[in-house]
Amino acid sequence: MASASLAEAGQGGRRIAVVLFNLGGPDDAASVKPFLFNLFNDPAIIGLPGFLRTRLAKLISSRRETSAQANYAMMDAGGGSPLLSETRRQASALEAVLASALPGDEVQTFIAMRYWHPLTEETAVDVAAFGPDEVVLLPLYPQFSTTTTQSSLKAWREAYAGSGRSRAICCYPQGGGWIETQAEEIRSILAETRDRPIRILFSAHGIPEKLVAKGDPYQEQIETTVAAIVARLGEVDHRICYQSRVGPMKWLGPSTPEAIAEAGRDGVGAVVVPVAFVSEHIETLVELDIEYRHLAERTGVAPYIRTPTVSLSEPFIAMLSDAVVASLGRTGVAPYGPGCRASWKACPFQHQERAA
Ligand SMILES: C=CC1=C(C)c2cc3[nH]c(cc4nc(cc5[nH]c(cc1n2)c(C)c5CCC(=O)O)C(CCC(=O)O)=C4C)c(C)c3C=C
Ligand SMILES: [Fe+2]
Ligand SMILES: [Fe+2]
Repeated sequence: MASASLAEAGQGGRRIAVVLFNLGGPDDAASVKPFLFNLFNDPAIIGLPGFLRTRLAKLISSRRETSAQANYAMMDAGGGSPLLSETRRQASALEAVLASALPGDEVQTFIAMRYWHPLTEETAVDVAAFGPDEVVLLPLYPQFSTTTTQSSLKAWREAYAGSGRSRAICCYPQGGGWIETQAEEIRSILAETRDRPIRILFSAHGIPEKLVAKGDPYQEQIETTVAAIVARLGEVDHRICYQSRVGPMKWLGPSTPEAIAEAGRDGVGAVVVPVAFVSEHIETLVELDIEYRHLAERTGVAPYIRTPTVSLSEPFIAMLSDAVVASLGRTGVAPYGPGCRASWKACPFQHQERAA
């Protein structure tokens, strides 16, 4: 059979581009300010009209530059973020698994970052040059938010002008490998700390409350993820809390520092689980491991243990591969996994996005 008809029959011969989306991070100290500018200039982050938003983004990125540079310098990543190198490793691991899952097809993974290189517009050109028959858009955000997934996919739609039928995976808040890996990490820590009272603090990146009131499903999906992990662990003392608060608006709470202080008052140790990140970066390596550890020491929380992110765990990468393969077989709006319900108010995904 010629390759075109093989492709139509779904039996291989297709060129498949899998685009992994993440936030991006600066390469070095000099790129911290322009990275922050790009972030705060996104209407999904600051919902002001263009001119005002750009002025505010310039102001905030200037004001935050020095303190952010100091934080990035605390990681072993040349004054920048390790996020891109971590994401590259995940992309290679996924490509290898997909090569076995889809024999006969040519699968290539790409990385599109929202606020720093490789920027979405650059990756869109690379994907178009690959000439795919199928494009699978895969956010590395397990939970959907307008500030992350929606913003990334909007940027992609605006940038991509190449070939292929595009499909987006909106989210996988209770994807098997994502949940299993985290439950396993927590289980092994609990087994080692059996002699002490411990509370699990599921720490997610926060967002402003106002966005949730407008229908952003992020908080609901964080709760879905936590419920799925806790269901695997059985009865455990736990809290959901939100880290990385920025600016004067009211953010989701309680904050992770508040939850740590509460653990101190209650005389329990803390196992902190970063429940919205799939790899290591400033929010885990600096905020959780350095800043909040100091807070735990000051408030008498001992032990203070942070679980690693899922990163290259085999069940997690296998789950991503399953999501990609399932998305290829879909027609119409068909979310991935039971954690993604078409009824979610702000899950606007047409999972089959665009005809070829
Ligand atoms: C679940 C993932 C994320 C959500 C939701 C999110 C929302 C969000 N973030 C900011 C502001 C900042 N975020 C920053 C870093 C950062 N954020 C995420 C993920 C989510 N953000 C990641 C993976 C990273 C790390 C990137 C890295 O370089 O390693 C930063 C920069 C760091 C700092 O100065 O603190 C800012 C600023 C807002 C305002 C927001 C929702 C409105
Ligand atoms: Fe963030
Ligand atoms: Fe969905």
